[in-house]
Amino acid sequence: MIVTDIEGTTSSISHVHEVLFPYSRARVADWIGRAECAGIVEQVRAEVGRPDAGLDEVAAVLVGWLDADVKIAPLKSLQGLIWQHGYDSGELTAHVYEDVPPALERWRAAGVPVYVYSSGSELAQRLWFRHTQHGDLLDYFAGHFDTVSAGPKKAAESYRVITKALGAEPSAITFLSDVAAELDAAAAAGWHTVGVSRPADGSPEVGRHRRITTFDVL
Ligand SMILES: CSCCC(=O)C(=O)COP(=O)(O)O
Ligand SMILES: [Mg+2]
Repeated sequence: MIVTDIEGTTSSISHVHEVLFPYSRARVADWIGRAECAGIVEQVRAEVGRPDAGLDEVAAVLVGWLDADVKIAPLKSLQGLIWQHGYDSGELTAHVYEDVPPALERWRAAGVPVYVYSSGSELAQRLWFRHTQHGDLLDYFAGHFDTVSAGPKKAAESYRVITKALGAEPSAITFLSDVAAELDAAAAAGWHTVGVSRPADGSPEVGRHRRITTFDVL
Protein backbone atom coordinates (compact mmCIF):
# COMPACT_ATOMS: atom_id res chain seq x y z
CA MET A 1 0.00 0.00 0.00
CA ILE A 2 0.99 3.61 -0.53
CA VAL A 3 0.92 6.52 1.88
CA THR A 4 1.50 9.93 0.33
CA ASP A 5 2.32 13.40 1.53
CA ILE A 6 0.57 16.32 -0.20
CA GLU A 7 2.59 19.57 -0.28
CA GLY A 8 5.65 19.09 -2.49
CA THR A 9 4.61 15.52 -3.38
CA THR A 10 1.19 15.32 -5.02
CA SER A 11 0.94 19.10 -5.18
CA SER A 12 2.93 22.27 -5.58
CA ILE A 13 4.55 23.98 -2.61
CA SER A 14 4.14 27.38 -4.23
CA HIS A 15 0.37 26.89 -4.57
CA VAL A 16 0.16 26.21 -0.83
CA HIS A 17 2.35 29.18 0.09
CA GLU A 18 1.13 31.69 -2.49
CA VAL A 19 -2.59 30.86 -2.64
CA LEU A 20 -3.77 28.82 0.35
CA PHE A 21 -1.73 30.37 3.14
CA PRO A 22 -2.54 34.01 2.19
CA TYR A 23 -6.23 33.07 1.90
CA SER A 24 -6.26 31.76 5.47
CA ARG A 25 -3.94 34.49 6.83
CA ALA A 26 -6.35 37.23 5.74
CA ARG A 27 -9.22 35.52 7.57
CA VAL A 28 -7.67 34.36 10.89
CA ALA A 29 -8.85 37.33 12.97
CA ASP A 30 -12.40 37.11 11.63
CA TRP A 31 -12.73 33.35 12.12
CA ILE A 32 -11.40 32.88 15.64
CA GLY A 33 -14.32 34.84 17.09
CA ARG A 34 -16.79 32.27 15.74
CA ALA A 35 -18.36 29.70 18.06
CA GLU A 36 -17.04 26.78 16.01
CA CYS A 37 -13.48 27.98 16.68
CA ALA A 38 -13.77 28.13 20.49
CA GLY A 39 -11.87 24.85 20.90
CA ILE A 40 -9.09 26.03 18.60
CA VAL A 41 -8.73 29.27 20.61
CA GLU A 42 -8.40 27.22 23.82
CA GLN A 43 -5.75 25.02 22.20
CA VAL A 44 -3.72 28.11 21.25
CA ARG A 45 -3.98 29.54 24.76
CA ALA A 46 -2.84 26.21 26.23
CA GLU A 47 0.00 25.87 23.73
CA VAL A 48 1.49 29.28 24.60
CA GLY A 49 0.68 29.03 28.33
CA ARG A 50 -1.54 32.12 28.26
CA PRO A 51 -5.00 30.95 29.47
CA ASP A 52 -6.31 34.54 29.59
CA ALA A 53 -5.01 35.63 26.19
CA GLY A 54 -7.51 37.78 24.29
CA LEU A 55 -8.56 37.09 20.73
CA ASP A 56 -6.11 39.69 19.35
CA GLU A 57 -3.23 37.88 21.01
CA VAL A 58 -4.50 34.48 19.87
CA ALA A 59 -4.79 35.78 16.30
CA ALA A 60 -1.22 37.13 16.46
CA VAL A 61 0.08 33.74 17.64
CA LEU A 62 -1.75 31.93 14.82
CA VAL A 63 -0.47 34.36 12.17
CA GLY A 64 3.05 34.01 13.56
CA TRP A 65 2.84 30.23 13.23
CA LEU A 66 1.40 30.55 9.73
CA ASP A 67 4.19 32.89 8.59
CA ALA A 68 6.81 30.54 10.04
CA ASP A 69 5.05 27.49 8.47
CA VAL A 70 4.75 25.80 11.86
CA LYS A 71 2.83 22.55 11.36
CA ILE A 72 0.81 22.77 14.57
CA ALA A 73 -2.65 21.28 15.10
CA PRO A 74 -4.73 24.36 16.11
CA LEU A 75 -3.45 26.31 13.09
CA LYS A 76 -4.04 23.39 10.74
CA SER A 77 -7.56 22.88 12.13
CA LEU A 78 -8.39 26.57 11.66
CA GLN A 79 -6.96 26.60 8.14
CA GLY A 80 -9.13 23.60 7.25
CA LEU A 81 -12.27 25.47 8.32
CA ILE A 82 -11.27 28.63 6.45
CA TRP A 83 -10.34 26.74 3.29
CA GLN A 84 -13.64 24.88 3.40
CA HIS A 85 -15.31 28.26 2.96
CA GLY A 86 -12.98 29.04 0.04
CA TYR A 87 -13.69 25.77 -1.75
CA ASP A 88 -17.44 26.02 -1.13
CA SER A 89 -17.52 29.55 -2.55
CA GLY A 90 -15.43 28.58 -5.58
CA GLU A 91 -12.59 30.93 -4.61
CA LEU A 92 -10.09 28.08 -4.15
CA THR A 93 -9.07 25.18 -6.36
CA ALA A 94 -6.42 22.73 -5.18
CA HIS A 95 -3.34 22.04 -7.27
CA VAL A 96 -2.41 18.45 -8.13
CA TYR A 97 0.47 17.64 -10.48
CA GLU A 98 -0.52 16.25 -13.91
CA ASP A 99 1.19 12.90 -13.31
CA VAL A 100 -0.79 12.18 -10.12
CA PRO A 101 -4.30 11.30 -11.44
CA PRO A 102 -2.95 8.67 -13.90
CA ALA A 103 -0.90 7.13 -11.07
CA LEU A 104 -3.98 7.02 -8.83
CA GLU A 105 -5.84 5.29 -11.67
CA ARG A 106 -3.03 2.74 -12.10
CA TRP A 107 -2.95 1.97 -8.39
CA ARG A 108 -6.72 1.57 -8.29
CA ALA A 109 -6.59 -0.82 -11.25
CA ALA A 110 -3.83 -2.80 -9.53
CA GLY A 111 -5.77 -2.93 -6.23
CA VAL A 112 -3.17 -0.89 -4.33
CA PRO A 113 -4.76 1.11 -1.49
CA VAL A 114 -3.57 4.72 -1.23
CA TYR A 115 -3.65 6.79 1.96
CA VAL A 116 -2.71 10.40 2.74
CA TYR A 117 -0.47 11.52 5.59
CA SER A 118 -0.09 15.29 5.66
CA SER A 119 0.38 18.06 8.21
CA GLY A 120 -2.78 19.57 6.77
CA SER A 121 -5.81 18.51 8.82
CA GLU A 122 -7.81 15.51 7.63
CA LEU A 123 -10.62 17.93 6.76
CA ALA A 124 -8.18 20.03 4.69
CA GLN A 125 -6.90 16.89 2.95
CA ARG A 126 -10.38 15.75 1.97
CA LEU A 127 -11.32 19.23 0.74
CA TRP A 128 -8.08 19.38 -1.21
CA PHE A 129 -8.64 16.23 -3.21
CA ARG A 130 -12.33 16.92 -3.69
CA HIS A 131 -11.59 20.29 -5.36
CA THR A 132 -8.61 19.86 -7.69
CA GLN A 133 -8.11 21.28 -11.17
CA HIS A 134 -8.59 17.67 -12.36
CA GLY A 135 -11.94 17.38 -10.61
CA ASP A 136 -12.85 15.30 -7.56
CA LEU A 137 -10.06 12.80 -6.76
CA LEU A 138 -11.12 12.01 -3.20
CA ASP A 139 -12.50 8.58 -3.98
CA TYR A 140 -9.04 7.37 -4.93
CA PHE A 141 -7.97 7.54 -1.28
CA ALA A 142 -8.71 4.82 1.26
CA GLY A 143 -8.07 7.03 4.28
CA HIS A 144 -6.31 10.02 5.80
CA PHE A 145 -3.86 10.71 8.62
CA ASP A 146 -2.72 14.03 10.07
CA THR A 147 -0.64 15.20 13.03
CA VAL A 148 -3.63 14.78 15.35
CA SER A 149 -4.45 11.20 14.37
CA ALA A 150 -0.86 10.00 13.81
CA GLY A 151 1.56 12.53 15.32
CA PRO A 152 4.34 14.71 13.88
CA LYS A 153 5.69 13.69 10.48
CA LYS A 154 9.35 13.68 11.48
CA ALA A 155 8.82 11.16 14.32
CA ALA A 156 9.17 7.42 13.64
CA GLU A 157 6.47 6.71 16.23
CA SER A 158 3.88 8.42 13.99
CA TYR A 159 4.57 5.89 11.25
CA ARG A 160 4.19 3.06 13.76
CA VAL A 161 0.79 4.49 14.73
CA ILE A 162 -0.26 4.48 11.07
CA THR A 163 1.11 0.96 10.55
CA LYS A 164 -1.04 -0.25 13.44
CA ALA A 165 -4.10 1.61 12.17
CA LEU A 166 -3.67 0.04 8.74
CA GLY A 167 -3.22 -3.44 10.22
CA ALA A 168 -0.26 -3.88 7.90
CA GLU A 169 3.33 -5.04 8.07
CA PRO A 170 5.67 -2.01 7.90
CA SER A 171 7.44 -3.55 4.90
CA ALA A 172 4.13 -3.52 2.99
CA ILE A 173 3.92 0.29 3.09
CA THR A 174 5.66 2.78 0.79
CA PHE A 175 5.79 6.44 1.81
CA LEU A 176 6.08 9.25 -0.74
CA SER A 177 7.36 12.61 0.50
CA ASP A 178 9.50 15.59 -0.48
CA VAL A 179 11.04 15.97 3.00
CA ALA A 180 14.11 13.88 3.87
CA ALA A 181 13.45 13.98 7.63
CA GLU A 182 9.95 12.56 7.08
CA LEU A 183 11.36 9.81 4.86
CA ASP A 184 14.02 9.04 7.49
CA ALA A 185 11.31 8.68 10.15
CA ALA A 186 9.23 6.39 7.93
CA ALA A 187 12.29 4.26 7.13
CA ALA A 188 13.09 4.00 10.85
CA ALA A 189 9.62 2.50 11.30
CA GLY A 190 10.39 -0.10 8.63
CA TRP A 191 8.55 1.47 5.68
CA HIS A 192 9.81 1.68 2.11
CA THR A 193 10.44 5.29 1.09
CA VAL A 194 10.46 7.31 -2.12
CA GLY A 195 11.72 10.89 -2.18
CA VAL A 196 9.68 13.09 -4.48
CA SER A 197 11.88 15.89 -5.79
CA ARG A 198 9.70 18.10 -7.97
CA PRO A 199 11.64 20.46 -10.29
CA ALA A 200 8.79 22.99 -9.99
CA ASP A 201 9.36 22.99 -6.22
CA GLY A 202 13.12 23.53 -6.48
CA SER A 203 14.14 19.83 -6.68
CA PRO A 204 14.58 19.35 -2.92
CA GLU A 205 17.25 16.98 -1.59
CA VAL A 206 15.71 13.74 -0.34
CA GLY A 207 18.77 12.27 1.32
CA ARG A 208 19.55 8.57 0.91
CA HIS A 209 16.09 7.64 -0.34
CA ARG A 210 15.14 6.59 -3.87
CA ARG A 211 14.58 9.89 -5.71
CA ILE A 212 11.89 10.52 -8.33
CA THR A 213 10.68 13.70 -10.02
CA THR A 214 7.30 12.45 -11.22
CA PHE A 215 4.76 9.76 -10.31
CA ASP A 216 5.03 8.50 -13.93
CA VAL A 217 7.84 6.16 -12.87
CA LEU A 218 5.85 4.55 -10.03
C1 LIG B 1 -4.01 19.83 2.17
S1 LIG B 1 -3.37 20.67 3.49
C2 LIG B 1 -2.61 22.08 2.79
C3 LIG B 1 -1.19 22.15 2.98
C4 LIG B 1 -0.77 22.31 4.40
O1 LIG B 1 -1.32 23.09 5.14
C5 LIG B 1 0.33 21.53 4.87
O2 LIG B 1 0.79 21.73 6.00
C6 LIG B 1 0.87 20.46 4.02
O3 LIG B 1 1.93 19.79 4.59
P1 LIG B 1 2.45 18.39 4.03
O4 LIG B 1 2.62 17.56 5.25
O5 LIG B 1 1.44 17.84 3.08
O6 LIG B 1 3.77 18.65 3.36
MG1 LIG C 1 5.48 17.74 1.91
